[in-house]
Amino acid sequence: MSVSISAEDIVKKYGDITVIPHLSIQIKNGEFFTLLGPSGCGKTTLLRMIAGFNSIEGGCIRFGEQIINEIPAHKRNIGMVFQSYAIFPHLTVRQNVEYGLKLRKFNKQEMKEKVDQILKIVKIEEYQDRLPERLSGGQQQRVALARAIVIHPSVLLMDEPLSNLDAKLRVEMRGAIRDVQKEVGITTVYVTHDQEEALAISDRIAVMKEGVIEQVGTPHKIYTRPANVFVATFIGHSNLFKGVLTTTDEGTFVTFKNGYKIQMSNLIEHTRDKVNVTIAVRPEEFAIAKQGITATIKNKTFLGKYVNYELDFAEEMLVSGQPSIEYSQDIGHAEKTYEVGEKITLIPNKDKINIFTDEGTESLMKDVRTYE
Ligand SMILES: Nc1ncnc2c1ncn2[C@@H]1O[C@H](COP(=O)(O)OP(=O)(O)OP(=O)(O)O)[C@@H](O)[C@H]1O
Repeated sequence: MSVSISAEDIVKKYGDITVIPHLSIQIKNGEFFTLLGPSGCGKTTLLRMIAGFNSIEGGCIRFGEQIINEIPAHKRNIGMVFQSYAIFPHLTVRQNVEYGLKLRKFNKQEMKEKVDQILKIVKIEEYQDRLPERLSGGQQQRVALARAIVIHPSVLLMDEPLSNLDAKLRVEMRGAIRDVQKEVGITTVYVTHDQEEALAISDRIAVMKEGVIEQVGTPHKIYTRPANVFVATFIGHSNLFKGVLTTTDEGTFVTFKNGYKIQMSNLIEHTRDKVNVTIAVRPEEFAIAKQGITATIKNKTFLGKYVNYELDFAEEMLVSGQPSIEYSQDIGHAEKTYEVGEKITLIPNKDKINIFTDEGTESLMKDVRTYE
């Protein structure tokens, strides 16, 4: 039966080096939970602690109510899928999937029923008698997934399972993994450094940096209300500006370097009447306007739906994504494209702006900490 996972104040050391200082996390039963972060931030280390392949130097991990720190990996009832498919080359697809059931001494009839069901769920029925060498990378990864879930594990752990696949197959397979996970309803912890993959596949994401969780939230929350500048720039692109926040009787305003001022309504209470801040705006949240931030186009990249303009603004580079003409004619906005050297004026969508402390370590937006 699928269980929740919680880590309370866990510590991981390799010799004298602490790679996870003090980390706590709650993963709900049945949830698709992703650990996302740059290379070396400790994602695999944390996953291996949950799996039981790494010792724990402090704190505790629970499956449901049970503390599992001292339970060896093979007794934790986990299913695992890795980057390398780790399927047996000399066994057929069916025999590979049967393997774990044989070890658990299921009788023939039970084994057949379970394997039939899983082959169907992961859509590899038609290849069941093939050897792995005659399967594509995506099909092999489906076998690995089938083998992991056929034993009805309490949790499913996946470490960069799509890294060896080409871009198109990755997209197809992430949909397949997501569908299978929902159908089986098993608590899943998924490791990736690919932010797009994390956004597409997860119920919630934990963004990690240097062994520390920077933010936990739904993909939507993490993208629209990043907790700090690290998250704002690691997940998608954010334009960063230095600005000043002022509070007067008329309200709270944020002012850009060139004096352009926007009234803000969704900030946390702050007492000082003048604060230096960092402002973050997504490329797609600029509209072309008469007044606002005027900047010169330095570079232009056609991306299909969007044209990205790199602009020079008060010694800060900014990227604006504008719907391209070919696309926008259908949806009815953006009248023209602009050329390198031209000046354009942009206004940010005030509801989509994020404001951080001057150093960028903390968001000043009111709704950032509300967990979804
Ligand atoms: N067995 C080990 N002994 C010593 N240090 C280790 C060991 N395994 C990992 N580390 C270190 O711990 C840190 C976290 O590594 P980890 O593999 O968990 O990162 P990651 O986020 O999974 O990175 P990647 O995406 O590159 O796999 C890194 O600095 C790494 O060098």
